[in-house]
Amino acid sequence: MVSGSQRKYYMLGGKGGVGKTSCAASLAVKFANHGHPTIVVSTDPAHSLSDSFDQDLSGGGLVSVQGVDSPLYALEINPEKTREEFRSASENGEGGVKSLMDSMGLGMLANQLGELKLGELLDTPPPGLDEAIAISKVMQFVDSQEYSKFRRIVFDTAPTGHTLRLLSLPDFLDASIGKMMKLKKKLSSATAALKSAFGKGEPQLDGNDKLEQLRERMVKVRDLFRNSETTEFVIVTIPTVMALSESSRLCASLLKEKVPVRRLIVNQLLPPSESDCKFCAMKRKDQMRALDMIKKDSELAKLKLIESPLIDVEIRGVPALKFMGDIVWR
Ligand SMILES: Nc1ncnc2c1ncn2[C@@H]1O[C@H](COP(=O)(O)OP(=O)(O)OP(=O)(O)O)[C@@H](O)[C@H]1O
Repeated sequence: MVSGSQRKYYMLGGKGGVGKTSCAASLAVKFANHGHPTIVVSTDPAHSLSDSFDQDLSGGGLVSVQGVDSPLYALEINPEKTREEFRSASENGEGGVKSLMDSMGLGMLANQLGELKLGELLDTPPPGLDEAIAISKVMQFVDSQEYSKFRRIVFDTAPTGHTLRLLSLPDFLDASIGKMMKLKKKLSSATAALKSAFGKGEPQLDGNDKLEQLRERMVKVRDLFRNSETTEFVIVTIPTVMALSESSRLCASLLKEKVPVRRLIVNQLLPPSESDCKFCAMKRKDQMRALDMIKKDSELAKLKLIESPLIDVEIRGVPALKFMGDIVWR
């Protein structure tokens, strides 16, 4: 994971509370200490990156993380704010066409836009929309010249359900935005014909450009998720039957969506001990049974298994993350 200077993206995901943030933050520290300028981004609406780094990262911008050898920046994305941006871009698009059509006395025709139910989509956004927009926003800025020095981008994603829905979202948005744009194009060429007939010149549809930009970004996110040369989705789980069953389903869905998955981290394994109490002995037996399940699972058995022990202190701050990273990311 640390070799090569080409930019790589790592997405860490799994059930809530299994240790995604600790694993993502420790991986980011590892990259920075191996000479890679790195950005770690949380797109989980319930952020815990600040707690993990023991530093306030909530400002919505990039914050420099201290105590590592190469530049490491962290970012917690505000999902509410990104959704508002999406809403205003789309509303401008729709409003732009509507007011133009109204001015031409074709308001009735503009109402056909309503049939595409974009307004409804924005009033009740499908789960995962915030995260898709958040990731697309990150993509937009990390692609700029200013950020070209960053070689590793680590995403701490929202719990499983969201991630799964997020995967099909770019396709869904691509299709619905595409449909809307097609209709707008038709409408605008109709009004253009009318305008030129009445000598008013070409109409200007600024909103369309914004919408097209958004659509392009969504397509970019979808492609990024599927690029096996640059991207890897790491599943984080714990050794319980329930968590592993969910990880298996996540793995199947990711592979179905052609997202590259190669590693499975089983976190919080009780380390072996000579002087086991009854509780620990039982607990470890239970965990071993769950681990056996991996070997028999048609999805999980294909992945490289990383065993991460339950550490006897809370993983908080750069030194603790480095300690955890040296165990997990060997
Ligand atoms: N291997 C470990 N050993 C000891 N403590 C751990 C380990 N992994 C995680 N923890 C602790 O478990 C708690 C939850 O971890 P973390 O926030 O990384 O999980 P998460 O999956 O990101 O949670 P959420 O879904 O709520 O964001 C934290 O207090 C963290 O310090």
